[in-house]
Amino acid sequence: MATDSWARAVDEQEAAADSISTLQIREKEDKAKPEENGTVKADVQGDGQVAKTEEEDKEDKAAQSLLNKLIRNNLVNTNNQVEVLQRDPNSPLYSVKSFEELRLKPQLLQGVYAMGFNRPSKIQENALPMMLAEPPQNLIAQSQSGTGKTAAFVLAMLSRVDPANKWPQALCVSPTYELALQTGKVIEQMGKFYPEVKLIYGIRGNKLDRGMKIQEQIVIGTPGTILDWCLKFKFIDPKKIKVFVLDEADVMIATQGHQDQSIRIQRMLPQNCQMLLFSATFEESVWNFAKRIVPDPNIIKLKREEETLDTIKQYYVSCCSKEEKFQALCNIYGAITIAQAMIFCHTRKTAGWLAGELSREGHQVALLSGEMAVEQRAAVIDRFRDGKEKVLVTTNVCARGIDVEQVSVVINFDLPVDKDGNPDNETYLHRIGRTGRFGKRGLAINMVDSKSSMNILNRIQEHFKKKIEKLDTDDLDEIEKIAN
Ligand SMILES: Nc1ncnc2c1ncn2[C@@H]1O[C@H](COP(=O)(O)OP(=O)(O)OP(=O)(O)O)[C@@H](O)[C@H]1O
Repeated sequence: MATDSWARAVDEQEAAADSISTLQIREKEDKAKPEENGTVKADVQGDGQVAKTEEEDKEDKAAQSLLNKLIRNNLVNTNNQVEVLQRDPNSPLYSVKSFEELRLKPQLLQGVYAMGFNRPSKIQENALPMMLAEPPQNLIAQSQSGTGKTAAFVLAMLSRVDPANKWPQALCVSPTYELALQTGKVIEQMGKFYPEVKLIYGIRGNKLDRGMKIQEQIVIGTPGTILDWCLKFKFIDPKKIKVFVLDEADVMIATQGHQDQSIRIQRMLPQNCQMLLFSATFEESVWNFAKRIVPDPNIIKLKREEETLDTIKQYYVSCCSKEEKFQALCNIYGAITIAQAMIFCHTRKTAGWLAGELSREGHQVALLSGEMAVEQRAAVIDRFRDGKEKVLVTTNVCARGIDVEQVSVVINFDLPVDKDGNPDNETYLHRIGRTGRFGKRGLAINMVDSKSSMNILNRIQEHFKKKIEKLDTDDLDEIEKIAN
């Protein structure tokens, strides 16, 4: 499967993009706004199926990653310890608590401070000294989105290149055109006071004249184009590359074609080229790929913040149909004050229907749906985060990995199940776990509408060994109690 349809879709999308000039990437002035400012449009297209093909799953991964970047404007809080495995366990382990200790070029330090960074993030404390060490060291780093990986490798690339040399010295590959643009923006921001260093986007839409040689010091793009630029068109001399960055390895490996292309690029680089690989997750497949790309690596891992149900009160409501579930929801809303709620549905169709009904009841509802572009989704989430809408109705796929901290109530309008119809405990935890964060108590309400969904609920209960209490939504006094 050298070129799957997703990779082709990316290529086509790239081909359609405007030609992009160095460091003058067009701002997304077309930043799409959601329908009616994120408020609900009840008629949802599609058949409402959530069963995903493998292709769609791959696309989801890239979209999810982009969404996270778009909605994130600061570091993720983490109390977990960084785990460091050094290539040479006898060499001292350096970690820094300030950017000054890194002896950065003054222009770069200025850029870092202008971005509002006061001190290195948890992962940067260890990663930056390794990435900037002489002689250069290879690194594989894994930590969840928003922990400062991009900022770290951008700083390394900007530090390593010599602006006096008019050829590419740093190469960064990203899984999609959009992800490459996001990283490019960080390079532009951080390199703001170092204008001698230039950047070029190695993406399909950027057509260069045959025979030319790229003069920019940093190239960022997708694996297919970068490979062509090195191998076929010889715009880049790979032997002169000093730093090679492979970003979002977990997304990259979802496409066999991208995996192969990345390995082929890596094989053209000189022995002493510094190889850096980043990933948000680290399953076996990512690890196997990482080892092929990065010889003799140092390894840094930062565990995800554990999600827990300990601080969550869980209830279930027994109904017979979706209409009854909606009525139960109205009763709950009538009895307790809910600052902000997220409601999860199994299909787009249900999500659209429910959002429409709630909106008719006078609620300020936002709908996050699969057919929205990533920018639209980011805008909806932003508005919800700002409190402009109080209810966010969504399907699971759209909401994966989103942190909306002020959510006080999570409602499973449909219980999470996997494609075989078994309880999806991980998704349950992930959905619910977000309500009781940062010492706050959360409330989770599950809607059950059949024998089989009751069975799912029981299995979830057993899995977590936590009781899910029954709630009678016809009894207002009882509902009021759950809010205390
Ligand atoms: N040392 C720092 N101090 C303050 N903010 C930082 C620091 N490093 C990064 N940030 C900011 O935190 C956010 C997340 O950082 P970054 O994008 O580098 O993380 P990431 O792990 O690469 O996540 P993603 O893969 O989602 O981009 C960004 O808004 C970035 O500007």
